[in-house]
Amino acid sequence: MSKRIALDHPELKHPTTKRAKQIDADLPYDHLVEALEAQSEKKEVLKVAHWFHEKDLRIHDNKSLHHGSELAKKAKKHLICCYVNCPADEAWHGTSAARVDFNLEGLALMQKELKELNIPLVFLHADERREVVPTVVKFLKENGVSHVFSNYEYEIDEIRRDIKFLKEVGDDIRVSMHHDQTVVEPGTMTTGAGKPMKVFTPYHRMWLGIVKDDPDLLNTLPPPTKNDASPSKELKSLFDSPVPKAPKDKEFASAEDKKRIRKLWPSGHAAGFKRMDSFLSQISNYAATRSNPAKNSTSRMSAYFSAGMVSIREALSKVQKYNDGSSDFTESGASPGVYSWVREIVFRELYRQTTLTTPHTSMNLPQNLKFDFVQWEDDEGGWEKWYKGETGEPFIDAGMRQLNTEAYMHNRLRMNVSSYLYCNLLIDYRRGERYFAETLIDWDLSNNTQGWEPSYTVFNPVSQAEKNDPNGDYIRKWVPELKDVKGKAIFAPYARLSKEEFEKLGYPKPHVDWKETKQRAIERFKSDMRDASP
Ligand SMILES: Cc1cc2nc3c(=O)[nH]c(=O)nc-3n(C[C@H](O)[C@H](O)[C@H](O)COP(=O)(O)OP(=O)(O)OC[C@H]3O[C@@H](n4cnc5c(N)ncnc54)[C@H](O)[C@@H]3O)c2cc1C
Repeated sequence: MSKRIALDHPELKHPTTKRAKQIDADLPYDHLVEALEAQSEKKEVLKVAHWFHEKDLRIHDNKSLHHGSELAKKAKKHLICCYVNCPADEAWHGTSAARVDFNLEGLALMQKELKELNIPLVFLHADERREVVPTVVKFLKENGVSHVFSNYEYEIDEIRRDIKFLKEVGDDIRVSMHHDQTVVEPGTMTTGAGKPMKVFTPYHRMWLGIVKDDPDLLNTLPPPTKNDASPSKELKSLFDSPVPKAPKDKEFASAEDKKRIRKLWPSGHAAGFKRMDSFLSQISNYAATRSNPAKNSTSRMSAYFSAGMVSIREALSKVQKYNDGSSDFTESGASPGVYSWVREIVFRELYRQTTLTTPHTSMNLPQNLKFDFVQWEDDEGGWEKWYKGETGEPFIDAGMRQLNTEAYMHNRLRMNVSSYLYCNLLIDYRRGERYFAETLIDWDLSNNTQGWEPSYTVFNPVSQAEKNDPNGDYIRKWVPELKDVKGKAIFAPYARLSKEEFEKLGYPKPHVDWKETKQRAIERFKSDMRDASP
């Protein structure tokens, strides 16, 4: 049904729902595991490599890097590292300029840290996505690597890339992969009927039980062991690999943008750790204030987790220390702040399990495939107002302006602006999902696609603002046209001020009537999905 969308927005192309179901029924991940298990033993270790991806950009507590290092140490061989810079991959995913810069800065820091350990980090280049695998294979073979390690990525393209990688290295190189992104391995939490769990509440309950009973899941691993001094000579050229530059289309729009974003989001493991420590000093306020965007009391760790600059085990082992050394993060075992923060981490864990076990969710299709049958509106005016933060709904506009300025948006706003786009404007939710990818510093396919999963819940931006931003401080900060509006008029100035008062503000009137469009959305969803058979 989405032909019109596919034509207008090629980046939103997706397979048919029938094809999606076939893919779900024959998990690419299972094929990857089979291919890994089918490898022949390779006893002789020549050189060991770790292949970094965009989600494990740290040398501390990096599972695959650690295991690679252990093998190299045992065999008294050298460890080398590589990373493939592929601008076409960033263009495909729509990665934001802020995120590209964050990653590149992080890679530069890692290269220095690794050099101190006599371990080279080599930047390879692939113009096209299909060149990534041959580029790495060529590099490994040319450098006499016998064993290569990398961490799993759970998105379908990345799983397919790794299957292709295994095929291309053949028997020449032994590949080992590790689960690094989560505390509990994705895919392993199943229902009584043996199916992967998809519903949050039972998943959360079971996850808390597993971690309480097995605190070792939070153990962290040390950085790799230093190579002996000889690789500096033998592999001299590998140490001179220049850090890639951002492609032209991923540069910041201005020097001012770059300065602001780098100040807000200093890259690297040390900066992430510092942020986590400072968050812990105020975690006791988290439960009470996390939904109030003006309080800014959430951790802002998402960018560090998405790029893997801080591991989730590192963060949770800090929380565990704070929790008197206990990994009991249940409501009765932890303070309200710790309980609620860990609960958010569990959403992140579930979403990785969903990406792995429902691969169509990383192919521009909703988890509930019926939503692909909804006929969306072409409201270009509404779209432009939405992304610029000029819809005339103060809470929505504040959220979008925060996003455009900080490359970040508070979770409460993400919920509201997404609902407003696909319910009140009836614009295909995938356009918003893509806009988030193109703008956020913390873009993460699993969290973003699950966050954008359409539903019948239509958020009311006025009551949401009244409840979560009761003094209107967040709105005043981001929508300066309204900074002098007093009382409850701040939440709905067009409806609550006189015509003259409103006109003086220089603020747009609402693009749509919320009540009418709520009704329109519910009717549209019902009628378009009634007979849908994905
Ligand atoms: C429409 C929509 C799109 C989103 N897109 C992204 C995205 O691209 N990247 C991203 O990391 N998060 C995304 N989220 C989830 C959430 O909004 C952010 O993780 C959170 O706002 C980050 O701020 P924080 O680090 O201060 O969070 P905290 O409140 O401090 O939470 C701690 C960590 O838990 C995880 N987390 C928190 N809330 C959620 C959630 N709802 N779902 C999954 N994990 C969560 C994050 O890793 C976060 O850093 C999205 C949510 C929605 C509704």
